[in-house]
Amino acid sequence: MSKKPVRVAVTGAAGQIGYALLFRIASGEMLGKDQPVILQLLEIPDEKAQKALKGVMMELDDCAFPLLAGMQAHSEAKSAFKDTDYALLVGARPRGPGMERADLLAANAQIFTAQGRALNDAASRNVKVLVVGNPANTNAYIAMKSAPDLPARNFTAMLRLDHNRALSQLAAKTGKPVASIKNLAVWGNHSPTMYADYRFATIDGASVKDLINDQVWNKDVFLPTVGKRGAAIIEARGLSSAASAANAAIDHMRDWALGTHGAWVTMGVPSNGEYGIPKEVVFGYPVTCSGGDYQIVPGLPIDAFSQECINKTLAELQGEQDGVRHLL
Ligand SMILES: NC(=O)c1ccc[n+]([C@@H]2O[C@H](COP(=O)([O-])OP(=O)(O)OC[C@H]3O[C@@H](n4cnc5c(N)ncnc54)[C@H](O)[C@@H]3O)[C@@H](O)[C@H]2O)c1
Ligand SMILES: O=C(O)C[C@H](O)C(=O)O
Repeated sequence: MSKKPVRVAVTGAAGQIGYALLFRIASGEMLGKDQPVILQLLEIPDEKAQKALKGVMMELDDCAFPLLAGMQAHSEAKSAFKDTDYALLVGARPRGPGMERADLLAANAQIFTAQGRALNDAASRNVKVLVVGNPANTNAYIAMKSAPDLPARNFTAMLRLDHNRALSQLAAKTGKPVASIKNLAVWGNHSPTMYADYRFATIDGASVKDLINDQVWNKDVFLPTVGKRGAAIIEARGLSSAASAANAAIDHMRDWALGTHGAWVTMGVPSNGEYGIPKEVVFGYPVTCSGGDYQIVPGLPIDAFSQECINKTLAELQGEQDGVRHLL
Protein backbone atom coordinates (compact mmCIF):
# COMPACT_ATOMS: atom_id res chain seq x y z
CA MET A 1 0.00 0.00 0.00
CA SER A 2 1.34 3.44 -0.82
CA LYS A 3 2.38 5.75 2.02
CA LYS A 4 0.33 8.74 3.15
CA PRO A 5 1.79 12.00 1.78
CA VAL A 6 3.80 14.16 4.19
CA ARG A 7 3.82 17.94 4.12
CA VAL A 8 7.08 19.75 3.35
CA ALA A 9 7.21 23.53 3.74
CA VAL A 10 10.00 25.42 1.99
CA THR A 11 10.54 29.14 2.45
CA GLY A 12 12.35 31.28 -0.11
CA ALA A 13 11.00 28.82 -2.64
CA ALA A 14 11.64 31.05 -5.65
CA GLY A 15 15.24 31.77 -4.67
CA GLN A 16 18.41 30.15 -5.94
CA ILE A 17 18.58 27.41 -3.30
CA GLY A 18 14.85 26.80 -3.68
CA TYR A 19 15.35 26.18 -7.39
CA ALA A 20 18.03 23.58 -6.69
CA LEU A 21 16.08 21.99 -3.85
CA LEU A 22 12.41 21.57 -4.74
CA PHE A 23 12.87 19.23 -7.68
CA ARG A 24 14.99 16.88 -5.60
CA ILE A 25 12.44 16.83 -2.77
CA ALA A 26 9.66 16.12 -5.25
CA SER A 27 11.66 13.31 -6.88
CA GLY A 28 12.03 11.48 -3.56
CA GLU A 29 15.71 12.14 -2.90
CA MET A 30 15.02 13.62 0.52
CA LEU A 31 12.39 11.39 2.11
CA GLY A 32 12.60 8.25 0.02
CA LYS A 33 11.43 6.99 -3.33
CA ASP A 34 8.25 5.60 -1.76
CA GLN A 35 7.22 8.74 0.17
CA PRO A 36 4.69 11.08 -1.51
CA VAL A 37 5.06 14.76 -0.58
CA ILE A 38 2.89 17.86 -0.57
CA LEU A 39 4.97 21.02 -1.07
CA GLN A 40 3.86 24.14 0.84
CA LEU A 41 5.90 26.93 -0.68
CA LEU A 42 6.40 30.33 0.90
CA GLU A 43 7.63 33.50 -0.78
CA ILE A 44 7.39 37.13 0.23
CA PRO A 45 4.13 38.93 -0.65
CA ASP A 46 5.70 40.68 -3.60
CA GLU A 47 4.32 40.43 -7.11
CA LYS A 48 7.65 39.55 -8.71
CA ALA A 49 8.51 36.88 -6.12
CA GLN A 50 5.04 35.31 -6.27
CA LYS A 51 5.15 35.28 -10.07
CA ALA A 52 8.57 33.62 -10.01
CA LEU A 53 7.20 31.05 -7.55
CA LYS A 54 4.33 30.29 -9.94
CA GLY A 55 6.93 29.70 -12.64
CA VAL A 56 8.83 27.23 -10.46
CA MET A 57 5.57 25.42 -9.73
CA MET A 58 4.81 25.24 -13.46
CA GLU A 59 8.17 23.54 -13.92
CA LEU A 60 7.46 21.15 -11.04
CA ASP A 61 4.19 20.28 -12.79
CA ASP A 62 6.07 19.69 -16.01
CA CYS A 63 8.30 17.11 -14.34
CA ALA A 64 5.23 14.92 -13.65
CA PHE A 65 6.87 13.61 -10.49
CA PRO A 66 4.91 10.53 -9.33
CA LEU A 67 5.63 11.40 -5.67
CA LEU A 68 4.38 14.99 -5.86
CA ALA A 69 0.94 14.65 -4.29
CA GLY A 70 0.16 18.37 -4.22
CA MET A 71 1.67 21.84 -3.94
CA GLN A 72 0.56 25.26 -2.83
CA ALA A 73 1.99 28.78 -3.07
CA HIS A 74 1.81 30.95 0.05
CA SER A 75 2.67 34.53 0.91
CA GLU A 76 2.04 34.16 4.63
CA ALA A 77 3.98 31.91 7.03
CA LYS A 78 1.11 30.55 9.09
CA SER A 79 -0.76 29.12 6.13
CA ALA A 80 2.49 27.82 4.60
CA PHE A 81 3.31 25.92 7.79
CA LYS A 82 -0.17 24.49 8.40
CA ASP A 83 0.25 20.88 9.61
CA THR A 84 3.68 20.68 8.04
CA ASP A 85 5.85 17.68 8.95
CA TYR A 86 9.09 19.19 7.63
CA ALA A 87 10.07 22.85 7.32
CA LEU A 88 13.12 24.00 5.39
CA LEU A 89 13.66 27.67 6.25
CA VAL A 90 15.75 28.91 3.36
CA GLY A 91 14.17 32.31 2.68
CA ALA A 92 16.51 35.06 3.85
CA ARG A 93 18.91 37.51 2.36
CA PRO A 94 22.17 35.96 1.13
CA ARG A 95 25.64 37.52 1.49
CA GLY A 96 27.00 39.44 -1.44
CA PRO A 97 30.68 40.00 -2.26
CA GLY A 98 32.54 41.65 0.63
CA MET A 99 29.75 41.09 3.18
CA GLU A 100 30.34 39.29 6.49
CA ARG A 101 27.78 36.94 8.00
CA ALA A 102 27.29 39.37 10.88
CA ASP A 103 25.89 41.88 8.36
CA LEU A 104 23.05 39.43 7.75
CA LEU A 105 22.06 39.10 11.36
CA ALA A 106 20.11 42.32 11.57
CA ALA A 107 18.58 41.87 8.12
CA ASN A 108 17.39 38.31 8.68
CA ALA A 109 16.72 37.86 12.40
CA GLN A 110 13.16 39.19 12.32
CA ILE A 111 12.16 36.70 9.64
CA PHE A 112 12.88 33.90 12.09
CA THR A 113 10.94 35.30 15.05
CA ALA A 114 7.86 35.54 12.79
CA GLN A 115 8.41 32.10 11.26
CA GLY A 116 9.11 30.49 14.66
CA ARG A 117 5.79 31.84 15.93
CA ALA A 118 3.98 30.65 12.82
CA LEU A 119 5.47 27.15 13.21
CA ASN A 120 4.44 27.20 16.87
CA ASP A 121 0.87 28.00 15.89
CA ALA A 122 0.36 25.93 12.79
CA ALA A 123 2.88 23.11 12.21
CA SER A 124 2.64 19.43 13.13
CA ARG A 125 3.75 18.97 16.77
CA ASN A 126 6.54 16.70 15.43
CA VAL A 127 7.73 19.08 12.73
CA LYS A 128 11.40 18.74 11.83
CA VAL A 129 12.84 22.18 11.13
CA LEU A 130 16.06 22.87 9.21
CA VAL A 131 17.29 26.46 9.07
CA VAL A 132 19.43 27.20 6.02
CA GLY A 133 19.06 31.02 5.87
CA ASN A 134 22.09 32.75 7.37
CA PRO A 135 23.31 33.17 10.02
CA ALA A 136 21.83 29.69 10.23
CA ASN A 137 22.67 28.71 13.83
CA THR A 138 21.40 31.93 15.33
CA ASN A 139 18.33 31.97 13.10
CA ALA A 140 17.54 28.43 14.27
CA TYR A 141 17.98 29.61 17.87
CA ILE A 142 15.59 32.53 17.23
CA ALA A 143 12.98 30.26 15.61
CA MET A 144 13.29 27.73 18.46
CA LYS A 145 12.88 30.42 21.12
CA SER A 146 9.86 31.80 19.24
CA ALA A 147 8.15 28.38 19.25
CA PRO A 148 7.87 27.43 22.94
CA ASP A 149 5.17 24.79 22.33
CA LEU A 150 7.31 22.73 19.98
CA PRO A 151 10.17 20.45 21.10
CA ALA A 152 13.39 22.51 21.06
CA ARG A 153 15.35 19.57 19.65
CA ASN A 154 13.25 19.71 16.47
CA PHE A 155 14.99 22.98 15.47
CA THR A 156 18.26 22.41 13.65
CA ALA A 157 20.72 24.47 11.61
CA MET A 158 22.61 23.45 8.51
CA LEU A 159 26.26 22.54 9.11
CA ARG A 160 26.14 19.79 6.52
CA LEU A 161 27.63 21.95 3.81
CA ASP A 162 30.70 22.48 5.99
CA HIS A 163 30.80 18.72 6.65
CA ASN A 164 30.61 17.91 2.94
CA ARG A 165 33.22 20.55 2.09
CA ALA A 166 35.56 19.06 4.69
CA LEU A 167 35.01 15.53 3.33
CA SER A 168 35.87 16.70 -0.14
CA GLN A 169 39.08 18.43 1.00
CA LEU A 170 40.15 15.31 2.94
CA ALA A 171 39.44 13.09 -0.05
CA ALA A 172 41.61 15.31 -2.24
CA LYS A 173 44.42 15.40 0.33
CA THR A 174 44.50 11.63 0.91
CA GLY A 175 43.65 10.60 -2.66
CA LYS A 176 40.88 8.37 -1.32
CA PRO A 177 37.17 8.36 -2.29
CA VAL A 178 34.87 10.65 -0.32
CA ALA A 179 32.65 7.68 0.52
CA SER A 180 35.52 5.91 2.28
CA ILE A 181 35.87 8.62 4.96
CA LYS A 182 34.07 7.87 8.22
CA ASN A 183 33.68 9.70 11.55
CA LEU A 184 34.29 13.31 10.58
CA ALA A 185 32.99 15.93 13.02
CA VAL A 186 32.30 19.65 12.53
CA TRP A 187 31.82 21.71 15.66
CA GLY A 188 30.17 25.07 16.17
CA ASN A 189 28.88 27.85 13.98
CA HIS A 190 28.23 27.75 10.23
CA SER A 191 30.87 30.41 9.68
CA PRO A 192 34.64 30.61 9.17
CA THR A 193 35.04 29.80 12.89
CA MET A 194 33.55 26.30 12.47
CA TYR A 195 35.97 23.57 13.52
CA ALA A 196 36.18 20.65 11.11
CA ASP A 197 37.80 17.92 13.18
CA TYR A 198 39.27 14.83 11.52
CA ARG A 199 40.98 13.42 14.63
CA PHE A 200 38.48 10.55 14.78
CA ALA A 201 38.08 10.09 11.04
CA THR A 202 39.10 6.83 9.37
CA ILE A 203 39.57 5.53 5.85
CA ASP A 204 39.31 1.75 5.54
CA GLY A 205 39.95 1.56 9.26
CA ALA A 206 43.13 3.69 9.17
CA SER A 207 43.35 7.03 11.01
CA VAL A 208 43.02 10.05 8.68
CA LYS A 209 45.07 12.11 11.14
CA ASP A 210 47.93 9.60 10.87
CA LEU A 211 47.59 9.36 7.09
CA ILE A 212 47.87 13.14 6.74
CA ASN A 213 50.22 13.66 9.70
CA ASP A 214 50.52 17.40 9.11
CA GLN A 215 49.16 19.76 11.79
CA VAL A 216 50.43 22.79 9.85
CA TRP A 217 48.26 21.77 6.87
CA ASN A 218 45.33 21.25 9.23
CA LYS A 219 45.67 24.70 10.79
CA ASP A 220 46.88 26.78 7.86
CA VAL A 221 45.25 25.14 4.84
CA PHE A 222 42.40 22.77 5.69
CA LEU A 223 40.51 24.81 8.30
CA PRO A 224 40.73 28.15 6.41
CA THR A 225 39.76 26.46 3.12
CA VAL A 226 36.64 24.87 4.59
CA GLY A 227 35.79 27.92 6.73
CA LYS A 228 36.10 30.43 3.91
CA ARG A 229 34.61 28.28 1.17
CA GLY A 230 31.33 30.20 1.16
CA ALA A 231 33.18 33.47 0.48
CA ALA A 232 35.32 31.78 -2.19
CA ILE A 233 32.16 30.61 -4.00
CA ILE A 234 30.67 34.11 -3.79
CA GLU A 235 33.90 35.55 -5.18
CA ALA A 236 33.94 33.06 -8.07
CA ARG A 237 30.22 32.96 -8.94
CA GLY A 238 29.16 36.43 -7.86
CA LEU A 239 26.37 34.61 -6.00
CA SER A 240 26.32 32.51 -2.86
CA SER A 241 26.43 28.73 -3.07
CA ALA A 242 23.11 27.26 -4.11
CA ALA A 243 23.29 23.75 -5.59
CA SER A 244 25.75 22.58 -2.94
CA ALA A 245 23.63 24.20 -0.22
CA ALA A 246 20.49 22.50 -1.53
CA ASN A 247 22.38 19.21 -1.68
CA ALA A 248 23.45 19.60 1.95
CA ALA A 249 19.85 20.37 2.96
CA ILE A 250 18.71 17.16 1.25
CA ASP A 251 21.47 15.19 3.01
CA HIS A 252 20.59 16.70 6.41
CA MET A 253 16.84 16.02 6.19
CA ARG A 254 17.24 12.58 4.60
CA ASP A 255 19.59 11.41 7.32
CA TRP A 256 17.42 12.85 10.11
CA ALA A 257 14.27 11.24 8.70
CA LEU A 258 15.65 7.94 7.43
CA GLY A 259 18.72 7.38 9.66
CA THR A 260 22.49 7.13 9.18
CA HIS A 261 22.88 3.46 10.17
CA GLY A 262 25.64 4.33 12.61
CA ALA A 263 27.50 6.79 10.39
CA TRP A 264 28.42 10.21 11.81
CA VAL A 265 27.09 13.35 10.17
CA THR A 266 27.09 16.96 11.36
CA MET A 267 23.96 18.80 12.44
CA GLY A 268 23.54 22.14 14.19
CA VAL A 269 21.36 21.24 17.20
CA PRO A 270 20.42 22.91 20.48
CA SER A 271 22.89 21.92 23.18
CA ASN A 272 21.82 20.19 26.35
CA GLY A 273 25.23 20.95 27.82
CA GLU A 274 27.12 18.36 25.74
CA TYR A 275 30.87 19.05 25.52
CA GLY A 276 30.49 22.05 27.84
CA ILE A 277 28.39 24.08 25.39
CA PRO A 278 25.75 26.11 27.29
CA LYS A 279 22.19 24.85 26.98
CA GLU A 280 20.15 26.03 23.98
CA VAL A 281 23.13 27.25 21.93
CA VAL A 282 22.54 25.80 18.46
CA PHE A 283 25.91 24.19 17.87
CA GLY A 284 27.38 21.95 15.19
CA TYR A 285 27.93 18.47 16.65
CA PRO A 286 28.75 15.05 15.25
CA VAL A 287 25.52 13.04 15.42
CA THR A 288 24.09 9.71 14.38
CA CYS A 289 20.43 9.44 13.38
CA SER A 290 17.94 6.63 13.85
CA GLY A 291 14.19 6.29 14.30
CA GLY A 292 13.59 9.86 13.07
CA ASP A 293 15.78 11.33 15.80
CA TYR A 294 19.43 12.33 16.27
CA GLN A 295 21.92 11.55 19.02
CA ILE A 296 25.05 13.59 19.66
CA VAL A 297 28.12 11.30 19.52
CA PRO A 298 29.16 11.05 23.19
CA GLY A 299 32.48 10.86 24.97
CA LEU A 300 34.93 12.20 22.39
CA PRO A 301 38.22 13.44 23.89
CA ILE A 302 38.83 17.15 23.25
CA ASP A 303 42.52 18.12 23.13
CA ALA A 304 43.90 21.61 23.77
CA PHE A 305 43.89 22.72 20.10
CA SER A 306 40.33 21.47 19.61
CA GLN A 307 39.15 23.14 22.80
CA GLU A 308 40.63 26.43 21.62
CA CYS A 309 38.79 26.09 18.29
CA ILE A 310 35.52 25.15 20.03
CA ASN A 311 35.85 28.09 22.42
CA LYS A 312 36.34 30.48 19.50
CA THR A 313 33.29 29.35 17.54
CA LEU A 314 31.20 29.26 20.74
CA ALA A 315 32.22 32.83 21.61
CA GLU A 316 31.09 33.95 18.15
CA LEU A 317 27.73 32.22 18.57
CA GLN A 318 27.21 33.72 22.00
CA GLY A 319 27.99 37.16 20.55
CA GLU A 320 25.35 36.57 17.84
CA GLN A 321 22.83 35.47 20.47
CA ASP A 322 23.50 38.60 22.52
CA GLY A 323 22.84 40.64 19.38
CA VAL A 324 19.32 39.23 18.96
CA ARG A 325 18.26 39.03 22.62
CA HIS A 326 16.00 42.08 22.25
CA LEU A 327 13.94 40.21 19.62
CA LEU A 328 13.10 37.25 21.86
N1 LIG B 1 23.57 27.26 5.95
C1 LIG B 1 24.21 27.17 4.80
O1 LIG B 1 25.10 26.31 4.64
C2 LIG B 1 23.88 28.09 3.65
C3 LIG B 1 24.46 27.87 2.40
C4 LIG B 1 24.15 28.72 1.35
C5 LIG B 1 23.27 29.77 1.54
N2 LIG B 1 22.72 29.95 2.76
C6 LIG B 1 21.77 31.05 2.99
O2 LIG B 1 20.49 30.68 2.47
C7 LIG B 1 19.72 31.87 2.26
C8 LIG B 1 19.05 31.83 0.89
O3 LIG B 1 20.02 31.87 -0.12
P1 LIG B 1 19.62 31.98 -1.67
O4 LIG B 1 20.90 31.97 -2.40
O5 LIG B 1 18.56 31.00 -2.02
O6 LIG B 1 19.02 33.45 -1.70
P2 LIG B 1 18.04 34.11 -2.79
O7 LIG B 1 18.08 35.58 -2.59
O8 LIG B 1 18.32 33.55 -4.16
O9 LIG B 1 16.63 33.54 -2.36
C9 LIG B 1 16.08 33.87 -1.14
C10 LIG B 1 14.59 33.88 -1.35
O10 LIG B 1 13.98 34.04 -0.09
C11 LIG B 1 12.87 34.89 -0.24
N3 LIG B 1 12.55 35.44 1.06
C12 LIG B 1 13.11 36.48 1.71
N4 LIG B 1 12.49 36.71 2.88
C13 LIG B 1 11.54 35.76 2.98
C14 LIG B 1 10.56 35.47 3.95
N5 LIG B 1 10.44 36.22 5.06
N6 LIG B 1 9.72 34.44 3.75
C15 LIG B 1 9.80 33.71 2.63
N7 LIG B 1 10.70 33.93 1.66
C16 LIG B 1 11.56 34.94 1.84
C17 LIG B 1 13.31 35.92 -1.28
O11 LIG B 1 12.21 36.54 -1.90
C18 LIG B 1 14.11 35.05 -2.24
O12 LIG B 1 13.32 34.54 -3.29
C19 LIG B 1 20.70 33.03 2.45
O13 LIG B 1 20.55 33.56 3.75
C20 LIG B 1 22.06 32.36 2.33
O14 LIG B 1 23.08 33.07 2.97
C21 LIG B 1 23.00 29.14 3.81
O1 LIG C 1 28.94 31.94 2.89
C1 LIG C 1 27.81 32.33 2.62
O2 LIG C 1 27.42 33.48 2.82
C2 LIG C 1 26.85 31.36 1.96
C3 LIG C 1 26.82 30.07 2.64
O3 LIG C 1 26.63 30.14 4.01
C4 LIG C 1 28.02 29.21 2.32
O4 LIG C 1 28.68 28.75 3.26
O5 LIG C 1 28.27 28.98 1.11
